[in-house]
Amino acid sequence: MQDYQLYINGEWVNTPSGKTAEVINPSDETVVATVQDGDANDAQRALEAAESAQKAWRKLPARQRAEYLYAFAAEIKARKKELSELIVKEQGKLIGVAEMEVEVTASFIEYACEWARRIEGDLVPSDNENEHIWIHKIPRGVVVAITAWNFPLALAGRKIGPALVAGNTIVVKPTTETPLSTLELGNIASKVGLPAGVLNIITGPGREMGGALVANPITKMVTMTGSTPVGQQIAKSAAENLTHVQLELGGKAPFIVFEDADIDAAVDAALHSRFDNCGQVCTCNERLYLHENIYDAFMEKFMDKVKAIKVGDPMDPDSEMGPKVNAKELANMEKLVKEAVSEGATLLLGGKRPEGSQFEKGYWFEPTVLTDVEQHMGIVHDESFGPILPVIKFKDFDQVMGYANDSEFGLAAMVFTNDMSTIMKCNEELEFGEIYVNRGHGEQHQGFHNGYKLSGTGGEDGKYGFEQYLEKKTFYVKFKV
Ligand SMILES: NC(=O)C1=CN([C@@H]2O[C@H](COP(=O)(O)OP(=O)(O)OC[C@H]3O[C@@H](n4cnc5c(N)ncnc54)[C@H](OP(=O)(O)O)[C@@H]3O)[C@@H](O)[C@H]2O)C=CC1
Ligand SMILES: O=C(O)[C@@H](O)[C@@H]1OC[C@H](O)[C@H]1O
Repeated sequence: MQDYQLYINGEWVNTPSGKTAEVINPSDETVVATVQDGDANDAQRALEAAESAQKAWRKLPARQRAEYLYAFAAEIKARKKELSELIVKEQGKLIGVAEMEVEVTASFIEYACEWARRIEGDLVPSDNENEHIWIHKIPRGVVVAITAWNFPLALAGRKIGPALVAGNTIVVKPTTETPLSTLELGNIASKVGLPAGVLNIITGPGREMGGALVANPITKMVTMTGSTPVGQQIAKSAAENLTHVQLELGGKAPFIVFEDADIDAAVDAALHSRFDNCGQVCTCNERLYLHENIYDAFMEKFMDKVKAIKVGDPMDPDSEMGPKVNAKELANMEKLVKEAVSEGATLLLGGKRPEGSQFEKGYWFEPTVLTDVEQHMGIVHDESFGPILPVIKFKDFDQVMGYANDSEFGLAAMVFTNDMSTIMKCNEELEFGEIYVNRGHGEQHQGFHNGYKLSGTGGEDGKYGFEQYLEKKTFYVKFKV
């Protein structure tokens, strides 16, 4: 079993306390590895290393920084087998999805590299004679990245890429649940010769270590992916130093099927957008709204496919759904179903641990469908972030828009209709940062992954996500002619 260390200033070091934490395999509850149970002192060491390294890193031409990151991305791809198997062990993701995650991680970084020659400022005419106004785009300094467990490697790459290409240096604190694949990026950084201190990766409990990273005045930006309550805590703490924050938080995406929809396409999209990655994707189909006239036809096809989902060992290429990530998440699944039934919902399928000796250990939960669900029920408002789908009938456009927007979240929504006027009205009415029309969820790097309301602030990916990693500096230059 491997004992991982902290990656600070280009070296692997232990936390002085000697404390470690175990990383558990969600498929069988075995110990995969141990990591350092670091603390605020380690956070300080990492921030100081990043601050020192940034002085030289920001002076490199962006194109040279990008060359380092292209090599970094290439090495990630070269280690696809090792990294994807590690992701399966730490998070329980299907091997095929883990392999996609490794590819996407490299792709996030390669996309950021494309911005190296596009960090453009402005030359603005002055109201004064013989004067120019120059607006420069410059790096912020030291960035802190705090990531969640559902796509541990991809969430890290999504932040490391733009942060470093823009000329910042970074301290990454992965979640204690799934830190291993992210820690391997330290070995990759050393392999490609990334200058010491440019990338630092430290592990420790979010409240203490994450809190210390956020509150430190060395930190000039915090980019975090995780739950809304933690995001709110980070925003409050960052306010002390008016530190820039970029928060990608919880969601409760509505999946709306209008009467004129392509039913087969909608069934497939609803299935994958709920149950892929065991429902652990921030943009997942968290509540299914079906027009009453197509409800029966849709549900007949949909339930056949849900019943056929093969839950099993994520290393088995035939498995279609793995386990939840930990015991706490599994307990929450059971709690949400129990509460929904107590409020009057019907448990149409699932709702418990699958039968079979192979499921006795691990955090397994069956694909679950709830019907006779009313809009006021908790399951329609609380994020499950798991394989539980409440289904609700609707009568008309206005009713379903009211239902969809009746949420404290505003990250993603999915809509199936072939009527252009309905699509344009959805564009007007839906209060979500990311809307998928006639397809399931799945962002692209050149888009903008942006949550409204309690789903986040700042947004990530694309031109507007890259811009978050830059500050502006305005010069008023008066000259003699
Ligand atoms: N919008 C999006 O793109 C995504 C959103 N999510 C959301 O993330 C949640 C699941 O991920 P999960 O990891 O459980 O989220 P958490 O919010 O529990 O943790 C996220 C990260 O924050 C750290 N953390 C915890 N407390 C603090 C604190 N006080 N200060 C600083 N950092 C802290 C955690 O460290 P530690 O774990 O070590 O305590 C972890 O690294 C779901 O709500 C899901 O919706 C997930 C993926 C994508
Ligand atoms: O964060 C999420 O859950 C999604 O944004 C997910 O993360 C990396 C993948 O590329 C996205 O689908």
